Amino acid sequence: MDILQQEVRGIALANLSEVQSGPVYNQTTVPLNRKDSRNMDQAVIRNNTANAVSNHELRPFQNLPAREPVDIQFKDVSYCVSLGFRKGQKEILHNVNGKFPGSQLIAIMGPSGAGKSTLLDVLSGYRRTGVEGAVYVNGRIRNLNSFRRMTCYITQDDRLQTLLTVVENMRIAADLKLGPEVSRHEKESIVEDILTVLGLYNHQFTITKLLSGGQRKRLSIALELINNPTIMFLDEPTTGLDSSSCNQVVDLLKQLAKQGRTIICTIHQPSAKLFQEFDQVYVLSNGECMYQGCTNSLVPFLQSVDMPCPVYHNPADYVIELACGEYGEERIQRMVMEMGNGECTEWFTDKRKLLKPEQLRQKYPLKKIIEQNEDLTATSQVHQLQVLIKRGIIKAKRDATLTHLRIGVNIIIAAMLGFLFIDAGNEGSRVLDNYNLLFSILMHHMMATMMLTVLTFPTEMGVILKEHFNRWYTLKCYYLSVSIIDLPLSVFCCLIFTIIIYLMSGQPMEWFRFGMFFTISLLIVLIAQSIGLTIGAWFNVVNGTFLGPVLTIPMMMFAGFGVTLRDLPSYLKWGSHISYLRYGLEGYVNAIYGENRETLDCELKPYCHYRYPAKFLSEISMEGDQFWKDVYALCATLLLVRVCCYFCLRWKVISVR
Ligand SMILES: Nc1ncnc2c1ncn2[C@@H]1O[C@H](COP(=O)(O)OP(=O)(O)OP(=O)(O)O)[C@@H](O)[C@H]1O
Repeated sequence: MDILQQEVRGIALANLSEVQSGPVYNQTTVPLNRKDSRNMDQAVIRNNTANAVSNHELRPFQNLPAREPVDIQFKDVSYCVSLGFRKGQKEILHNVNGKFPGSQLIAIMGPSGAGKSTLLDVLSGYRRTGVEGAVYVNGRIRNLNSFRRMTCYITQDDRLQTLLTVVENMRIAADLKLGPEVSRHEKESIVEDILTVLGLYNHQFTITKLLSGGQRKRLSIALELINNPTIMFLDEPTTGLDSSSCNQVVDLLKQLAKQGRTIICTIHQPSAKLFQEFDQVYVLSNGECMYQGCTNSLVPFLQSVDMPCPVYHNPADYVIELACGEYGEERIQRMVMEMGNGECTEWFTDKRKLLKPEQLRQKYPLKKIIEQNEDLTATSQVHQLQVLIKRGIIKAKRDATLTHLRIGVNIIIAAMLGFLFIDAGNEGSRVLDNYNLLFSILMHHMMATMMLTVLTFPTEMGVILKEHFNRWYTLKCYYLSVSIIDLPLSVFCCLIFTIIIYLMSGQPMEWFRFGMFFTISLLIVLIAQSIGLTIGAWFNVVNGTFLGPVLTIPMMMFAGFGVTLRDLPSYLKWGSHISYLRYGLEGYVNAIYGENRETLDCELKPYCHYRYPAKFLSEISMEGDQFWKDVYALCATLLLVRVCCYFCLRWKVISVR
């Protein structure tokens, strides 16, 4: 008996024992290599699916209750995008109609650029701007909030937390998507159940980035299955997968549809075998509906419009060829006309089963829908914040290189500057050197932090959009978690840098001066971090990394370093008020030379121009103890930039839709 057979038998036994004595999983059978593991995954899914058919006690997703089917209908849906300033608009969907009954696996097919993803986006509510027409859910105009509560959207690219293991991803999703009324034990059992049926149980401790394409796709589905959605939208779930992985995914979707879910997915060009798995197809060409109805009725329909599918030709291939215009544009128009652009329901399997809107309304009374009207997210904001912080900490631990790099860079730069400006702090003849050092420290804190955070949102944006749209958490909680997670490391790096540079450069050994110096450093770090996040929230990676350093130049100009604040032309004075570097530099100078500092040492040269710190302060026009004013200004800037950053992120998330 080969390994595969042993695996299948092991898992079948595990399933059997599950019925008798609760979930017991075969953990000893770990696949030996990638090929074995893939075969095994397939076997697991088939095995569980077969069990479901033969014995309803052993049905998969036993922890997920079957759903009441939901019927979706759309009428005269069109979608326009703006092509830019004075370039007009482009209509992508042209008054399409359609009906997607519940408990069905539905494929939206069509050539590339036909508008499949756009239709999926519009139906799921992901796209709202530029959409016209009506979408009905169970015979009533769609209420987007209630609708979103019963749906999930699985994007074409797998937007996953790649640093977490499969089971960690699942647990985080369960914590965010299942309310507090679901116990830990129940959550664990739901996670186990889903992972087992999807053939991921034996890979639960694998880091997500090491999963194969098919496994990632299944994990994307698994994550959204946790809160048992009634309607699932999947954008090209089979793209990039080999035929066996495609079959696995479609088998799984079919099984989910049988349990009462409406599964709508876009698909490029399925094989004849895969095509047969779908209950219904909806074919688009240039944003118009060429066919909608049962999969088996496609060939008779083509016959009826005098475009018979050639013998031995895959009907799916043939209809795509027609949709591409390979047999002439007039054929497309004929099919669109025959179909009434999606209005015709003649080619559904059993037309008698298709309920009219009034029948649907009767079947699903409004009261039921109103009762469910609550928040979009399943858990409280405090809980979301806790879970997101937990996830952030795991990610930070896994991505130890960056953490080590940040600590290392701070130590190395501090040591280098320390050697360069050794003992400059107490020496009267080296006051200008020390002033240069203070400006260099300012630059270090600003650049190192900002460049690090500019990439935070652009690299995470895909995941944020998916998770936020699928109601895992509110944007506020995500934003707060990002701000909090980084805080301890930022404080630590800043502290270590300050201690090294302060001691090596021989700054005054007074605790209050050290405290003032560290306060300014930390505020600069936090502001630079917020500016980096804001730039990242607004711009993409390329523009953000260009703009980050460029925007610091005016800040430097107005800091009062090269040109003192007194010598700034009157028409540029405003600049010094908005430059946080000015407050930073002023704060540093006050911490080191303000607060009535005593006369400096003068050991290196017989004449010290700046022996008296007050003289230096007056020359650079920073006299008067302004420290607290600088701190208030920096705190106000920090608050302002943080709030701006949140609104930029919010705007970005909304504008994508
Ligand atoms: N923001 C936009 N601006 C201009 N054109 C757009 C925009 N979004 C989509 N389109 C166009 O709309 C058409 C439909 O796009 P869509 O992504 O829905 O196609 P698709 O059928 O899913 O294609 P594929 O199978 O290649 O993913 C394409 O021609 C695309 O170029």
